[in-house]
Amino acid sequence: MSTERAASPLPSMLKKLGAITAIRDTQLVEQSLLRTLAPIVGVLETSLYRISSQYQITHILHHSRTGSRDSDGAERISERIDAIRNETNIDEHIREVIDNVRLLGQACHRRRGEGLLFCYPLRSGEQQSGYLIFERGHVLTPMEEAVITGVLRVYSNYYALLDSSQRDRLTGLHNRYAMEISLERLWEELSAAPPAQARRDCYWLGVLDIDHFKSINDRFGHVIGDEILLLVSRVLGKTLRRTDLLFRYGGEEFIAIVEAGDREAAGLLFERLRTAVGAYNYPQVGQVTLSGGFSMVSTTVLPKSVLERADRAMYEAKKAGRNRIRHYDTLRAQGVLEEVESGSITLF
Ligand SMILES: Nc1nc2c(ncn2[C@@H]2O[C@H](COP(=O)(O)OP(=O)(O)OP(=O)(O)O)[C@@H](O)[C@H]2O)c(=O)[nH]1
Repeated sequence: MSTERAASPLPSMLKKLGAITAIRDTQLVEQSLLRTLAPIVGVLETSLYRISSQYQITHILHHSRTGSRDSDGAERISERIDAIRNETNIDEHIREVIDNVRLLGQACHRRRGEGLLFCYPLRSGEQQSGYLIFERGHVLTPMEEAVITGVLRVYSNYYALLDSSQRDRLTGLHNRYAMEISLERLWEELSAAPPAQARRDCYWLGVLDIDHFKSINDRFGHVIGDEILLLVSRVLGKTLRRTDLLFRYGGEEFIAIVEAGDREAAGLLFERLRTAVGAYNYPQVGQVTLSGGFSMVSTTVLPKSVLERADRAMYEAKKAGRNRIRHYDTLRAQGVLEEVESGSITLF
């Protein structure tokens, strides 16, 4: 939660708009957009629904403001942002207004009880990437509409630029830099969560590396090698769930960050990825396999050490004959691996 003295809307909006373009993390940009727009719209709550390329909601950000008076009479605004993953229980009015916006490709509003529910499409370049939603008692003035549209245009252009800098050109997946930001953010969210929630939210990081990729390049050439990378990324993406995260970490190495209740469930998920990649029939090449290692994203282990643990487990999978998945803690318990220190000071 953040608190600040209420400022006059226009300079404050320009300051916040400028701040948006200084941020390098896409989720922080989203948060900043909500902070910028709420005073313009004059509402206490705004939400951002982020969608995947298949129009499925991947996460929701809720921004809320509360006003109070200082002892000297000055107004003080407290702000809070809640990030929600895996939300399936979406209000039917919100679903309907989202469907309208999706079909029409433009902002819409509809009545909800005494108020009006507004929905603006968010774009990343040409693609629809989410929705801005808020409710208020009356329609927007032409000036308000123009300001909202202008702010959203700046946001969309910047978001698209930032997003493309964090994507791998060949596969379109998020790249190593994006992975580092996502893992760090996840780690910080888990560290800030109340203990009961932290025990419930179990995330796992898997390093997945195509086997003998050099020999695929050597035998079939780099163009076919590239094609394999693209196809493997698609198979992995289709096999993962919409809330899982997939990155091309570099070369023939991918990273998946997934939520699973326990080690067995996580192991099954990574096994499913391995099987799906192995079962696909790749034109010219035939079969391709991958080896993987995974480790839990724990707040007692710094992100770079989580990554190193999963990486070590992946190398054990290679050593054991490839086309298999290994779990770091199990290898540790078996005495196969030395402990990778949990790390200190720098996150990456
Ligand atoms: N076609 C193509 N090849 C790449 C790309 N990035 C990395 N490579 C190649 O990936 C190969 C990786 O080879 P190695 O690290 O020896 O691993 P490997 O042959 O897969 O062997 P194991 O991992 O031990 O099973 C190298 O030949 C790289 O040149 C890329 O973007 N496209």
